[in-house]
Amino acid sequence: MKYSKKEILRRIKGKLIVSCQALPLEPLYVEEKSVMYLMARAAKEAGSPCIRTSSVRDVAAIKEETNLPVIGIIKTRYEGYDSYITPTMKEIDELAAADTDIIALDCTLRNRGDGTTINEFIKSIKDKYHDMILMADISTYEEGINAWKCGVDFVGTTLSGYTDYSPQKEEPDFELVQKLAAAIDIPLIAEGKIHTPEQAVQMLKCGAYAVVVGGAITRPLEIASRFIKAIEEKSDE
Ligand SMILES: CC(=O)N[C@H](C=O)[C@@H](O)[C@H](O)[C@H](O)COP(=O)(O)O
Repeated sequence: MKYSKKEILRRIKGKLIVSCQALPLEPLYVEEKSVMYLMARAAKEAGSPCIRTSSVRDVAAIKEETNLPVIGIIKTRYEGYDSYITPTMKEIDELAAADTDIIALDCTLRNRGDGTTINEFIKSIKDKYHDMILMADISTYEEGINAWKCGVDFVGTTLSGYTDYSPQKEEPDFELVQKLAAAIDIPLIAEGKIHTPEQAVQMLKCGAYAVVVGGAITRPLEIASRFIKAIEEKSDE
């Protein structure tokens, strides 16, 4: 079952979307079967209305477990492509076949190995899948505006801090959220480096339609490391 855009908008407005992801080599990645559905179960029990996840395997397992709308991505690297979040039509086709409710993709203006622009790629997706709901993962204001003009459904600040020309900060990019939310007439999703409940609330105050939190909830290695780093820095004083 797939949710309509109207229903998704109703459900996620002002809410927390939990990103449940584990790639190969991460501690919670299990080769034999997806275990991310357990993280999604916890997120649902806490009241989250929507899950973001990576891989067809985890999209399927999480949809089955939770019945919630799912934002799906496939992370993969190709020669010549700077983007690694759903970079080509192959990943779009796989996510579409898995009934992914929203597909998120890298909409930065960086190199695409096949020489197409991101605008051409978005157009070819829309031509092929008329009703597919698209979330543009961007790193700057200019990229967000460009994606909005290309007709995506949501813009997410996912990649701020992850391109070499966006602000390299530990903190989430409040400024980008505030500026973009005021400029576009589609939902702006705040995502990336949101580590505390206060930061999530602040993002909504900055104009975000919804907030995505991943690592601070679902990556125990990241969470434990943050505690250990803080303790070590304290004991150095
Ligand atoms: C940059 C990149 O590849 N971001 C990925 C996109 O899906 C995920 O690894 C992040 O966990 C997600 O964006 C949520 O962000 P955070 O984990 O900071 O709350």
